[in-house]
Amino acid sequence: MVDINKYLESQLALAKQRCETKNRKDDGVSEKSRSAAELIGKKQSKKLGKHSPDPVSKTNNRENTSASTDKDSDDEYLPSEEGGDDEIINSLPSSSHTKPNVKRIVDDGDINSYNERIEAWKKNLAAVKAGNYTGENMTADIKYMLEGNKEPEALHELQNGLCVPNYIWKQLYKFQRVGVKWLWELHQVDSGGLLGDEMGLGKTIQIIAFLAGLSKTDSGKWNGLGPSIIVAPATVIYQWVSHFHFWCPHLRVAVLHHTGSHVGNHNKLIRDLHASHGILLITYAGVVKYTKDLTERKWHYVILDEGHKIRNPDTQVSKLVKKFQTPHKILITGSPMQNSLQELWSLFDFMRPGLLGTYNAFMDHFATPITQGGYANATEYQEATALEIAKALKQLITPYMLRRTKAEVQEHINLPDKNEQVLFCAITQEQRDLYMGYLMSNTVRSILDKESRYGDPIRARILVALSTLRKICNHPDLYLYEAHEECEEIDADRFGNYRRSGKMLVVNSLLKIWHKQGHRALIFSQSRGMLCLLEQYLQMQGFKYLRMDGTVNVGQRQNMIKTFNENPEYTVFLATTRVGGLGVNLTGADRVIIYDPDWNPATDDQAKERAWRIGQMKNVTVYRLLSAGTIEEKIYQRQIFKHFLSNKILIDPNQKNVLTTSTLQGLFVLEEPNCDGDTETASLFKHTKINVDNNSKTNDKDVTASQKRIEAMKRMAKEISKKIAKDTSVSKEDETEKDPREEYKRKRELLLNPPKMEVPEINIVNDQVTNVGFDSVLSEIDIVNMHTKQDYEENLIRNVLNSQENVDGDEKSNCEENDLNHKSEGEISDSEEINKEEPKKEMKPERDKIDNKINIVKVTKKSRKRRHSRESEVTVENLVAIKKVKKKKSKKEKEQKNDDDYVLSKLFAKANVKNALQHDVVVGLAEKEKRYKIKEEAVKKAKDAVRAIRHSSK
Ligand SMILES: Nc1ncnc2c1ncn2[C@@H]1O[C@H](COP(=O)(O)OP(=O)(O)OP(=O)(O)O)[C@@H](O)[C@H]1O
Repeated sequence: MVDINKYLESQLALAKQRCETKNRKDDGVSEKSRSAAELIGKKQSKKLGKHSPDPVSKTNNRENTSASTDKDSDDEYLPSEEGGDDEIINSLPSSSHTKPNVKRIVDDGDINSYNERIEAWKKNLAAVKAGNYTGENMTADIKYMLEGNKEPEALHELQNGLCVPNYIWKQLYKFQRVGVKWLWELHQVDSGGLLGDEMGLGKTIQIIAFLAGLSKTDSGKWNGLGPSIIVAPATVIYQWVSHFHFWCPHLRVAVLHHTGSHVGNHNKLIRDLHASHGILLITYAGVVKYTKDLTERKWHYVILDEGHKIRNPDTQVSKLVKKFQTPHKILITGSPMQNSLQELWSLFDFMRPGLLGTYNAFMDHFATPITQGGYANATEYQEATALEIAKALKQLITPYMLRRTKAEVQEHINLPDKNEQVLFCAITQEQRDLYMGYLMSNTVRSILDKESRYGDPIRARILVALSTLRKICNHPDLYLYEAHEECEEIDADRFGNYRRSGKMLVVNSLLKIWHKQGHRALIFSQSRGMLCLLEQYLQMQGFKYLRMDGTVNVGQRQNMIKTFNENPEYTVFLATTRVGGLGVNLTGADRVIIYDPDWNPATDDQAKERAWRIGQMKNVTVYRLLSAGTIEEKIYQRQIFKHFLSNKILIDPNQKNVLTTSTLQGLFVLEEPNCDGDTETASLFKHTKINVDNNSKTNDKDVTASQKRIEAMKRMAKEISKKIAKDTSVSKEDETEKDPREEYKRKRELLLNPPKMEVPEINIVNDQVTNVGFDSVLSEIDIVNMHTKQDYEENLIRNVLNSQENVDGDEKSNCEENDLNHKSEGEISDSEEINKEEPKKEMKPERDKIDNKINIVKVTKKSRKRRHSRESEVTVENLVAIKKVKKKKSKKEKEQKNDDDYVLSKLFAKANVKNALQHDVVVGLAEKEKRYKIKEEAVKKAKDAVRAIRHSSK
């Protein structure tokens, strides 16, 4: 007899199977995509089983070994602590014609070549004096003399005796002189410090000027400058050599690396250099390799360039650099804190050990309370405590950290403008097919399956899967190549074709327009594989380019950079973000493309700053490319989130392995644009969106960036005001009957103390993913804006609140917008006057960002009256108005706006760009500080915390 239960169960199983097969067939994914996904899934499983179970630990291990062989292209897409910028020996050669035939920079490792250099320099000095200098091997002192100055040997003496050569001192910017003085002050109290000026402000020059000063100051234990070590990423090692040779030719500077000029035993070089009080340049990997020989000697100065490389206190290199026995440790970085306060602790533990107590004490008494106070759902007490502790921390570190931003020193350096935009590029049909195919593969299913047979943690699988998705976003062949390498012949004609990648289509349009406009570009990608495809594209299109990645010999990198900067025939410089994006000067380019985003925003920020720095003469435009709806959007949101929460939300070590399935599901989707045609991120940050009207091709010059920005700001203000309106139960009719003063008080109260919005707890997983719902970012920004009473957003909110009360319907408000946008110059200068009467210092930097376009003006009663009498249709009732300031723009500024607007309109029309956001505005909003009430208890807690860490370091 048939067991009915068993029969039913088997039928049920069959039905389920049929249903699954049917669903799979109906999902619109092609057979090719499905089989590629399965094949790749199998390969990845095999790889994961065979090697380390966790590719992140593999990535971190890279730092623990000396010379890395970074061959696995998967690694390039994974979050990483270390730049991995050392050269890759025996790897793929890049195509030969990209390598310029340039002379190498020779360091002073070989004593004979050092002596020859010194002799040549002295001859040149004599030749300048005699008037027959040929112009070869220019140095700063020669330049100084050629400018009509005499006695380059003369010294400028600082207080307490540091003697900096006059020819250097006079060529320093004012803020750089402050930097040198600060270094001298630290020196006198036997302390280390962190020079944290923004990228491109000349930290190298400040250090060299200071060391040159020490070398001319005959005092102290070493009778001037003692033997010193500078640790730097491989790519910038020779940049240091060339800067030293230019600014301070008398010092001996040797590179301890296999590309250096010394021959023989490394220990001999260390010994010789130590004896001659020279400067030893070495990579981070080199410190690990030669630790014993380096740390057994006493050094005068130990300087870490791009010192954020030791931000993880647990890595081997972080531990080793702390072994150097000298109080004079300087850390240089333009990104002192990238993710958390833990990083700050690690940096200070190197150059000022004990200042922040032990790690545990610091985490308990500083990091944790600040973290807690940073959560959006923190209590008032937690917020106040966080503020007080943050203040105490700032006070502790301020004497030992010097940081100036470009905005702060702009009046000295006069940098040209920078315009930075995020372009959301539509993926191609093929990419969509592959993306969906992979999302539906067993690999992704097993990750999302709560009861996965692979068990927990599944972090390694997640990271591999995410990097696979990123490959598809970059180009289908980066993904297909892996699947097809064994079983199919590659179609050489089709391979890497730019038309098969949405972002490459955009690159194609950008490069062609820029070529016509005479711009030169830097293109950064995370992966060497992608660089190969871009290189192939450049070759086919006939662009002259240079390419720099880990395969390029360290000794050649500086020359390659020099060639690009000096030879305008090269229109594109291709580089991996980790090799070409750190420390180098690429001011020959004025356009930058960040082809794919890094999990860590600081990596992308570093890359884009290669062009926008001292020495740049043209306006710079940066485009960050994101594949719309894909993992890349999530990465960008994560970047913004980090920017936003930088000082408040920190990594909680206990939550490192927390990855909720809901987070994962959010990552493994392909979002479709919403009904407005916006991508997810564009709708989150709507207010920063740049609208380019496709119909405006003929008159795109008329649609100025300033109008667009004003509209964007107004949209944002409206959105925020809607939120506020939702939270108040008072109807409009009721409002009009109320006493206007009461009404103003109520609104003000609402703005300053908005109703709490629930924001989920934040889990940050080791620089990779977070389970916070990103829609909460917007509400968080709103809260910040509402708290920030002196901010322009508040003014905007007020304006909109007021105008909404007084203007019925969109039509009328449109009239108002138009009206506000088309004020006459006379009225604008009125407003400016009023503005001058009530300067708001804190607003300045923010305002500067949007200054060319919008000015917010507090309108006094008197001026309001005047306005009413002149322009009766202006219905702004009280307090604020928005003005477009028709500030006279320089010709250059106008040209850039027109150029960029033109490029954008072309991209929207032709090249599959879905949305564009103004990156600065997104980050600017995100970086706004909350204002807290100071509470007595919080102050006490902060004092206790300081006492606790002092006690801990004893
Ligand atoms: N006083 C100066 N006179 C002439 N050139 C200068 C001066 N200061 C800086 N520069 C130039 O500015 C550029 C940037 O300097 P530098 O590389 O030292 O910046 P940085 O702050 O170390 O940047 P990063 O953080 O990106 O490494 C270099 O080309 C340098 O030569």
